[in-house]
Amino acid sequence: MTAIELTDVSKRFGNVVALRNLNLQIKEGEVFGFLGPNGAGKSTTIDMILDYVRPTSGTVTVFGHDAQRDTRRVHERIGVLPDAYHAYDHLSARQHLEFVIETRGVDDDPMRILQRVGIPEAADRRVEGFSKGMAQRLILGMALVGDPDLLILDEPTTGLDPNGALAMREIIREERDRGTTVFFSSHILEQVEAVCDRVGILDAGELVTVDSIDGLRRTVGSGASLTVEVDRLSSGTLDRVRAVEGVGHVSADGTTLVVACADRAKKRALDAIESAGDTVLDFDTEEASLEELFTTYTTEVPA
Ligand SMILES: Nc1ncnc2c1ncn2[C@@H]1O[C@H](COP(=O)(O)OP(=O)(O)OP(=O)(O)O)[C@@H](O)[C@H]1O
Repeated sequence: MTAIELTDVSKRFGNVVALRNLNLQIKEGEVFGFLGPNGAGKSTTIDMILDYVRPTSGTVTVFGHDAQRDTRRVHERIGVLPDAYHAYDHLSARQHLEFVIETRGVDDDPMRILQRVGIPEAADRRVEGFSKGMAQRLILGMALVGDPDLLILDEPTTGLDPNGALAMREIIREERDRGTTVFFSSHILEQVEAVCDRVGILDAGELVTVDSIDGLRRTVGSGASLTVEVDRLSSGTLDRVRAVEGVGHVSADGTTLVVACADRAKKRALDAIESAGDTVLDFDTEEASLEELFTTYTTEVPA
């Protein structure tokens, strides 16, 4: 069965198009990484799955239930680690879990969950003194209450130290082994790469690719990072290079340009630099990493 299905989903906030014609199917039992830079539309997508936000057009179903009409049934099967969750400062970690256990009508043991997320010693401490990472672990614990069939984790490694990020990945793997579907949003490719079966890359509201990590790697195999040294950098050069088909992200530091591009586009990128009036003094190419592939697919939001 399909765990999540988004069909022709668009979302507009006033003049801002947050999502454009999104079509995506997440299979039951898969760990899906939802990648995209800030503002790409990841949280909006998650909010629509949970019916916190309604699509301007299109439909969203979760385990075959319409997210808008059958919201309660959808929520019963989902555990969520939201992008921003404000814990109750004066309550302890144990009390937070007890609250969720009661709300969900299950009989989980709060201590067992706190052990799983690695903060059992903080069970009776008030959450106001928690570090960001401890709070994030608690919120993950809250998402795990009732062994949900679908875990939605919005930027789950935010605030976690390397050990915390590792613990998060271990929990995701355990959940996958249990058959849980995991929908995991992040702008950090390496977090997603380590645990996901498939990834979707969202950019400026559009899904630019959906593939397995291996599939992405095969694409990367034909990609390159081109570093070019020029005598001077004219004002129009970057735009000219960006306009070349097969060229992704382009950045410049002084007279050094770094161009993420498909192999076939390397020569055209060099020609574009010369046609802008700059002289190429030297260049070097490297096979692109997955990280560079991500930047090839996405556009940087200007600061
Ligand atoms: N309630 C809202 N009102 C107006 N615009 C909104 C609203 N919510 C989101 N947007 C806009 O929709 C776009 C997508 O935002 P969204 O929060 O979904 O991105 P994101 O990929 O989750 O980003 P981040 O990684 O920064 O959390 C952005 O341009 C954002 O400004």
